[in-house]
Amino acid sequence: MTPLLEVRDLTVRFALPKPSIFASRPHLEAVRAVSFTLQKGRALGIVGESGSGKTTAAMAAIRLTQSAGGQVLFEGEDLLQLDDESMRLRRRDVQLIFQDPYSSLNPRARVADIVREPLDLLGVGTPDTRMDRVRELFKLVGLREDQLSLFPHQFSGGQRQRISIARALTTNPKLLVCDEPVSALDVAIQAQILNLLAKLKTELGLSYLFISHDLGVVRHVCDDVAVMYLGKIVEQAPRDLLFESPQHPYTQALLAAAPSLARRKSQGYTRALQIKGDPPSPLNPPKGCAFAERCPKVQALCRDTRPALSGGTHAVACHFPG
Ligand SMILES: Nc1ncnc2c1ncn2[C@@H]1O[C@H](COP(=O)(O)OP(=O)(O)OP(=O)(O)O)[C@@H](O)[C@H]1O
Repeated sequence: MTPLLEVRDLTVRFALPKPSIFASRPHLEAVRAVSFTLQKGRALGIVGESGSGKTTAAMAAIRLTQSAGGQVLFEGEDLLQLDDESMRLRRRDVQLIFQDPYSSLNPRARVADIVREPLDLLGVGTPDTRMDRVRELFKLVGLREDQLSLFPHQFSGGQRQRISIARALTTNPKLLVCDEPVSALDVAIQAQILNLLAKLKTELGLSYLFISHDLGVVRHVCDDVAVMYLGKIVEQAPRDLLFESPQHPYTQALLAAAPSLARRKSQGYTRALQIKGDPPSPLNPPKGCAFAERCPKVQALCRDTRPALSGGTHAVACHFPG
């Protein structure tokens, strides 16, 4: 079966300001030859610390950030090769939801108009059929019809995320990119939104690229997980394999800091990440393994030679996995 999305060797570079007029312009490689596959009806979680390149990789995969190389096959068609008009048509297949729904909802518009807007822009159906669709979507995401004429500030954070989800669904997308969709919400509300996303995935056959710094959240909703560190995937596996036997020391540290949502509700919040130091600068990535300086198992080989991602279904980029 053709995957919904197949990303091969995707690389993204950002040009930074010149430090002086004599210097050459420095480049930061935020995503370094990243490959992953998302099958139809599945959710792929991309996890990692802040700055690891999760958002940039996802945005480049849907051509919202320019890439410096690689391939992005959406139903077999390379998005990076499409002309602007073909890409515009593809846009309706891919929608996004963000961490802070408030900033992406127009505060002066009634929520019915906000949800209906993508249909208005596409000129789909008549005004009546478009409103029918909005009512249907409101029900689907767990909002009431009598809330249609309210403004965003009259909703709670969780309800606002439901509005964003309804809006994202208006065009019947195949792929939803969820960028930290519950990070701004209370733990109890997080579970409600994650349950809603899981329900929509099953009922509508949606696929998700799900970006989060939190493995506990990813575990709730994703079928497969890719762990990113300094612009590269360091471990990738089906969810249960990754959670039951994490192979990369970085994944192990992330897991130790991420109790399940159920435990979090009873015990309070997440534990701090138990690894020393910070990731190296993406401006000057080390020659060997990027995690070497923070790794409890580091050996000379790790500092010398960069480990390749290998291993099939459960792939890991580590010289001494397990
Ligand atoms: N427009 C930009 N110009 C220059 N550098 C950028 C730009 N956008 C991102 N970066 C850099 O690229 C790297 C990856 O950033 P990215 O936002 O993708 O990481 P992330 O894992 O999604 O982190 P976060 O969860 O904090 O958003 C970081 O070093 C960041 O500073």
